[in-house]
Amino acid sequence: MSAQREMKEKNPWPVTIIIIVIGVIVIVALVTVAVLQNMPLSQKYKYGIVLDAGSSHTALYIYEWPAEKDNNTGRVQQTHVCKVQGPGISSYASEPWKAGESLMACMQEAQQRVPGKRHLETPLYLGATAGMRLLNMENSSASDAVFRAVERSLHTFPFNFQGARILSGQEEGAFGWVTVNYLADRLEQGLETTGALDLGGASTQISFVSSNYDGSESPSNSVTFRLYGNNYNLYTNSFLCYGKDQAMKLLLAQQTLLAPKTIVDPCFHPGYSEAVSYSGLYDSPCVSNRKPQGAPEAFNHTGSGNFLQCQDVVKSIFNFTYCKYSHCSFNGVFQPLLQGHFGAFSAYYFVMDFLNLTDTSIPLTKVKEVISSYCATPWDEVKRQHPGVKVKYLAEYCFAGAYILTLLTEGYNFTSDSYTQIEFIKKIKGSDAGWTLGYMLNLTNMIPAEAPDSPPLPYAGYVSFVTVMAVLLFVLVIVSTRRFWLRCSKRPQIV
Ligand SMILES: Nc1nc2c(ncn2[C@@H]2O[C@H](COP(=O)(O)OP(=O)(O)OP(=O)(O)O)[C@@H](O)[C@H]2O)c(=O)[nH]1
Ligand SMILES: [Ca+2]
Repeated sequence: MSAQREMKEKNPWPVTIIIIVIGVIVIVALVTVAVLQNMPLSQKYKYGIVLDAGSSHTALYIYEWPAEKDNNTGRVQQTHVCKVQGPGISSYASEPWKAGESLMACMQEAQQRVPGKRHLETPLYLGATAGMRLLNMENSSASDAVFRAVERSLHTFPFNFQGARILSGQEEGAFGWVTVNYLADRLEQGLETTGALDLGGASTQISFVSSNYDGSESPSNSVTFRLYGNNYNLYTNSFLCYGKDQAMKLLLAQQTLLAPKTIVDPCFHPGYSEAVSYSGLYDSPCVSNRKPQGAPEAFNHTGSGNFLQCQDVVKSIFNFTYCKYSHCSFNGVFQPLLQGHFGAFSAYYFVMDFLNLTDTSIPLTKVKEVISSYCATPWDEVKRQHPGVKVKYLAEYCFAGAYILTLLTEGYNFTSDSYTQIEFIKKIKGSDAGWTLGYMLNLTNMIPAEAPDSPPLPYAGYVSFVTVMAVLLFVLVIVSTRRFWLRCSKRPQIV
C-alpha cells in the first residue's frame, strides 16, 4: 500500500492529465451550451405595417419582432398605432384621390418610426373591410378608383408594399381569432382557444372552435388551420350590415316605414332631436331597397329613452323565423353550440367600457338596468355629465348597449351563464385585438404549421447545467492548485 502511494506521489502526471482533460471538457461544454442557448442573440428588429381600412375609419399598425426569431410564438407585437384623420376610405367614393391623401400623415409617421435601414424590407399591407365590401357591391368602379388612389399613395413610400385588397368576411373573422389566440399564447401550447367577437361599423364577426363542429354542416362557415402542429376547425361568420352603424341604419329605416316624417326612437334619449336626410340614411345597400316611396327630404329623429321598447325595435332587425340547420344564430345562418371563452373587441369594448359594464360577472339583469337607466337620462343631462365625449358616440351608446345585448343573447344565444365567459377587451399584452396582426402573421408565414424546434434545454435545465459545471470547474481548480503546491513543498530543497 505504502509503496503504491509512494509511486503515485513520485509520478503525479496521470492524475494531473485527467484533471486537465476534465477541465477542458467542462470549459468546452460550458461554452457550447452558452452559445447554443443564446444563439442567435440579436437586438435587431424587423417590422411589418398593416393598414386597417374599416368602414368608419382607417388605422395604421406597426408590428415588430426580433430579427432572428420570426417563428417563436408571441414574439410579434404592436409598437405603434396611427389613427387616420377623417372617415373610412369607402366614404371617398366621389373624390377617390382624397382617400389616398388621407393616409399620407400616418404613412409619414410610419416612415419616422421604422428604422431607415429596414424600410425596403418592411412589408406594407392594406386590408379593407365591410365599408369597401358595401361600396364594391353598390358601385364597383368607384371602389376600384378608391383602391387605385390608395395604392398610388402607398407606392410613394419606401416600404415593400404588398397590395391593397378587400378581405372577405370569413378572412376578417378568422384573422381576428388568430390575433387573439396568438397574443394570448394559446396556439403554440395547444391550449383551448378563445373565440373572437368583433363589432365593427358595417359588419360583425363571430369565430370560435366548437368540439361538436366538424365543418360539414355549413362548409362556408368553416376555416381549417394547422398551427404549431395542431389542427383547428374554426367556425366563423361575418354579418354584413350588422356592424354598429349599419345596424342603426336598419333600425332607423324600420322606423321610418311607420312614421316617415318624425321618428320617436326609444333607443335615443328623451329630449334628443336631430334632422336626418333620407339620402344620407338610404345611401347604403343595407337599407337602400327599403326606402319609402315619395319620402320627404329629411325626417326628424327624436328620442324617448325607453330601453324595453328599444330592445323590441332592435329585435325586429333580426330574423329568427327560419333555420335549415341543426342550430342557427339569426337570418338563417348556421351556428354550432357556443363553447369556451370569448374575447369581444372593437365597438363591443368601446360601448361596454363607456357604460362601465366590461365586468361580465355583473348579472345580465343588472346590465339591462344600467343600460335602461342610461337610456332614460335626458339628453341635456347626458351631455352635461360627459363634456369630453364625442356627441355622436354619446347619443348612440343607448342604442349600442341595447344592440350589443340583443346580438349576444338573442342573436348568438349567449345565456346568463355563458355571458360570463365573455371578456370585453381592447388590447392583449399591448397589441390591439383585431384582424390585422393575424393577417400579417399569415401573409409572412410567421406561424409555422409544425411546432418549431425548442431550444436544446429548457431555461431551468440550462441554468442548472451551467451552475453544476461551474461548481465542478471551481472544485477542479482548487484540487489542482492544492496538489501543485503540495508537490512544490515536497520537492527536496537544493542547498
Ligand atoms: N365610443 C367609441 N366608438 C368608437 C371609437 N372608435 C370607433 N368607434 C365606433 O365603433 C364602431 C366600430 O368601430 P371600428 O371597429 O373601428 O369599425 P370599422 O373597422 O371602421 O368597421 P368595419 O369595417 O365594419 O370593421 C364604429 O361605429 C365607430 O364609429 C371610440 O374610440 N369610441
Ligand atoms: Ca373593423
